[in-house]
Amino acid sequence: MKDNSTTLIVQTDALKYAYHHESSFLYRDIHLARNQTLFVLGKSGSGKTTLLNLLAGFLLPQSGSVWIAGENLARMSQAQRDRFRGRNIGIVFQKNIFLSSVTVWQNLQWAAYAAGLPFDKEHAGRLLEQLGIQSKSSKKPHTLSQGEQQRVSIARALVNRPALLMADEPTSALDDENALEVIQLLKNACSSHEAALIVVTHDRRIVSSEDLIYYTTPFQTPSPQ
Ligand SMILES: Nc1ncnc2c1ncn2[C@@H]1O[C@H](COP(=O)(O)OP(=O)(O)OP(=O)(O)O)[C@@H](O)[C@H]1O
Repeated sequence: MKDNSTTLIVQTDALKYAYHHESSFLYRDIHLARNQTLFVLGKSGSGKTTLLNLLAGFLLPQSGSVWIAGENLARMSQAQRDRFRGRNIGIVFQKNIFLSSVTVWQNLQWAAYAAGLPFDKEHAGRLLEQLGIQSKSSKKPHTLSQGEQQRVSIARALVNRPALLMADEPTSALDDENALEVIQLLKNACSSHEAALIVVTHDRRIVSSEDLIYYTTPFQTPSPQ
């Protein structure tokens, strides 16, 4: 049997990105395997969200490479990258954005449809159950509380069984108890799917001693004009 625990899900090599004439970011390399969690910490403006966008292929680096599940994102066309992202990367964005005119269940269906995958009803049902929101399945997302919407967002990110789940500041608006609960939910969801998890945050409450930590700050350099 293949040992999934040693499969690298995320690998980066000398990633560099600059926004026009703004400062540029040089990122230390990342090697992340299945079932591992990495917290990306750093000051505001230090390039955390930029890193997440590079790992998701929303941005392409000026130099360096990103491999997700062994595939180099820069070697794909835009359409291939979008499709690859839909199938391999689940993202919980800072703001919960849903199709507002349809139900929670239809939002999950849409995530599968957009990735060109069949909708696995059993898996989707289990996810809602695991996240404690199965009773909200036929509700419109905007009628749910922020915490419930965030769980829908996690379920949607996992519906296509991605190898990598990324969450951007998932706990910034939460109190201590709920912040820890959301992180535990993300970790549990990833471990039951054998996915790797990356959490971008400046919330130190949620980081424990056994977690892997990646700091963005020290590698920011002025951009040559
Ligand atoms: N689309 C953009 N165009 C130009 N500059 C940008 C753009 N997006 C981000 N930046 C700049 O790049 C820097 C890093 O932004 P980024 O969002 O990656 O930081 P961050 O560490 O996630 O910050 P925060 O913790 O405040 O969310 C910031 O100075 C920001 O102003």
